[in-house]
Amino acid sequence: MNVSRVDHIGIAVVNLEESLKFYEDILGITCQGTEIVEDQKVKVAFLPVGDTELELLESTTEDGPIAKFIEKNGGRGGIQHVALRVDNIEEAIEEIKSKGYKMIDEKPRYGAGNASIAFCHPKSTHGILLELSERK
Ligand SMILES: C[C@@H](C(=O)O)C(=O)SCCNC(=O)CCNC(=O)[C@H](O)C(C)(C)COP(=O)(O)OP(=O)(O)OC[C@H]1O[C@@H](n2cnc3c(N)ncnc32)[C@H](O)[C@@H]1OP(=O)(O)O
Ligand SMILES: [Co+2]
Repeated sequence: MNVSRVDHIGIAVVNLEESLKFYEDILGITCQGTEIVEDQKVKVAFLPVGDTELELLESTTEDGPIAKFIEKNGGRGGIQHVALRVDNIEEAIEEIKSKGYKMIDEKPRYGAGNASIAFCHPKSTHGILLELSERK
């Protein structure tokens, strides 16, 4: 499995527009657009920071993973996951499973920006929600 970089840091936010204002102000950049990823029940915005990105995530439903994260975090947002860039998501999933670690996703799923993604279970990562992301 070849991990080339931190693809993004996933930050759960209660209100995307509000949070965007802060990050655009301090980073001095303008977000290039948002995307709704139905499968994950999120609306996301990416903000480039050096060779990685901040991914701001707002829940589109009451029961999605981001809504749950915020609920469990006392109604506040926070760092919800870290994503690593891999060159082959299928190989990465197979390698992790073959080593006996737990994947949330055993098959790649659609990720923002047309990435192929899969999440490793926090049980296996000792407490971090780790996303693997292959970009075309
Ligand atoms: C758009 C896309 C993209 O980049 O392209 C995205 O990022 S989508 C980003 C949003 N989508 C996702 O996060 C999809 C993957 N996430 C999930 O399937 C879920 O959030 C789980 C990670 C399974 C957690 O679900 P849920 O909270 O319902 O289960 P649970 O309460 O039983 O939690 C299971 C264990 O994981 C821990 N846990 C839960 N969320 C966690 C997080 N964000 N970071 C670290 N640990 C976490 C809990 O404390 C618990 O550990 P203990 O039992 O020790 O207390
Ligand atoms: Co992500």
